[in-house]
Amino acid sequence: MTVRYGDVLALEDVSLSVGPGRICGLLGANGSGKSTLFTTIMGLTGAEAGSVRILGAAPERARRQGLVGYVPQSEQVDWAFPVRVVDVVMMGRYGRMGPTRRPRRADRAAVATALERTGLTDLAHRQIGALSGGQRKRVFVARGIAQGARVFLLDEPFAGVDKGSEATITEVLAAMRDEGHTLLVSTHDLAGVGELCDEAALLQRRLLAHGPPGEVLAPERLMEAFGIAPLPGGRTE
Ligand SMILES: Nc1ncnc2c1ncn2[C@@H]1O[C@H](COP(=O)(O)OP(=O)(O)OP(=O)(O)O)[C@@H](O)[C@H]1O
Repeated sequence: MTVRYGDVLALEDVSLSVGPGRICGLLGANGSGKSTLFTTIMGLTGAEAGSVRILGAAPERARRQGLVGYVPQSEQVDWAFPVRVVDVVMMGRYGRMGPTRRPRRADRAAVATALERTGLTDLAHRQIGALSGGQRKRVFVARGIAQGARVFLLDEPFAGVDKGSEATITEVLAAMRDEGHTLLVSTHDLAGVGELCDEAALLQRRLLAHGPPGEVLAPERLMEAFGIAPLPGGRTE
């Protein structure tokens, strides 16, 4: 796909496919097009050229059918909106509820399971504005789980997250992968990519590399993408 915002060419000829039961780590410097790739896959940003298929469906249809779950960057969410954790997770069930949006037993059970898997049961009735950064990320992961999504797009799920939340999120993502879900995860944590991801993609408007993390994270590639050599341990910052 090729995506442009006015004069800014955000993505150029990017072609990428990720299979079921795989976690793909999406890496790239600030402004390299990671969020644009996510919003285009979701059908929220239009592509100038190219197309997206999610389990064979166009983005709008995949969204309508609840096939795809999206964990946005925290800045894209209005955290002052007065809504509780359980309500946000229940939103994942709206597509199945019909116009009255009255939850049935199956909806409540799916929400309870999603809250439990993400370690949020005790926070279910807390306002989302009163959560930590890591807890907020987990709310959106829970919404995708409740929705029954099979493809997950996670924009910086580890940004501003403490070690405890990081471990919980890592565990949940690995479990979803093992259940056959497809996950695309953008991150700045290069060391984490090697540990969690089955494959990595390096973006800089164009796709510089896509393959096994060990190959994609080669120093010369990182130099090209980030303009700096990685620190010991694989981190860039
Ligand atoms: N709504 C917009 N209007 C105009 N330009 C935009 C818009 N959104 C993004 N851009 C530009 O498109 C390019 C890619 O931005 P994008 O947010 O996709 O990058 P990113 O890799 O997610 O960055 P970061 O790591 O900082 O979140 C940047 O040059 C950015 O300035």
